[in-house]
Amino acid sequence: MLTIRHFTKSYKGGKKAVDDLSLVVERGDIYGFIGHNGAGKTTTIRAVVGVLDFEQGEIEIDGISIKKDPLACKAKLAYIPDNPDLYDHLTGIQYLNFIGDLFSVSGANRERLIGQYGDAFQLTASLGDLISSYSHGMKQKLAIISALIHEPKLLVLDEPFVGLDPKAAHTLKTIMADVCSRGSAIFFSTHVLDTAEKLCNKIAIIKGGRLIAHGKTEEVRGENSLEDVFMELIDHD
Ligand SMILES: Nc1ncnc2c1ncn2[C@@H]1O[C@H](COP(=O)(O)OP(=O)(O)OP(=O)(O)O)[C@@H](O)[C@H]1O
Repeated sequence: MLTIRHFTKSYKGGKKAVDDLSLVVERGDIYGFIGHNGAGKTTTIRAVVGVLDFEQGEIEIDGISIKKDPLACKAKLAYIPDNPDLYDHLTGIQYLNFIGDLFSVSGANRERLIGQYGDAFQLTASLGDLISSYSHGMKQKLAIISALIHEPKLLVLDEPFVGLDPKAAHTLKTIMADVCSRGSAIFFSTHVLDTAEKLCNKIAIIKGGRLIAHGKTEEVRGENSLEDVFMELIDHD
């Protein structure tokens, strides 16, 4: 579903933010991407979703190159940045309909999915209100619902749990497991190691722009907790 080969990115005048990163996310994977602040997670994610150009390597979504055919790739994926920038002058439901139109979601599917996810995140009653009146967590929930209503094959999330209350975080974890059990794939960054360990079937750890461990969660973690492995690798590798 997502193949990254030898991805390398430098910003102007800087050293390599990500250096020769390769990994594969398959159908049904919940793939956690962890690393210290400044490790290169957002850089990788932004390149994967086609909003950041890069000089070396190849990224494919469902076999299609993000460089050669970004529009075809974007039709297959949904991306929620760490700080989603929504249209404040729209109401929640107007925004969801705007996204629904963009991705040609049928009326019946739109109604069903907005109802299902709106209720799950307890946002239904606020969908008629202006986004400018939403709290940070409500905006985050709306962004998540907007990503889910077009049933993407690949969901890419940058720090999705930040700003969510415990109930909403639990709802999101349940939904992530559910969409992957139905054949989609999720690639997401997080600093919440406990959640990553419980939720993800695969984990990648990035340090200073280089991938230092990746694979099945139980293999990356071995006999230890993910937190122990992470600390060990970050401190000594
Ligand atoms: N627009 C930019 N211009 C120059 N350097 C940048 C830019 N964006 C990121 N960097 C640098 O690239 C490196 C990787 O940053 P990135 O945002 O990908 O890290 P991250 O793993 O997402 O960090 P965090 O956990 O803090 O969000 C850092 O050294 C950062 O300073």
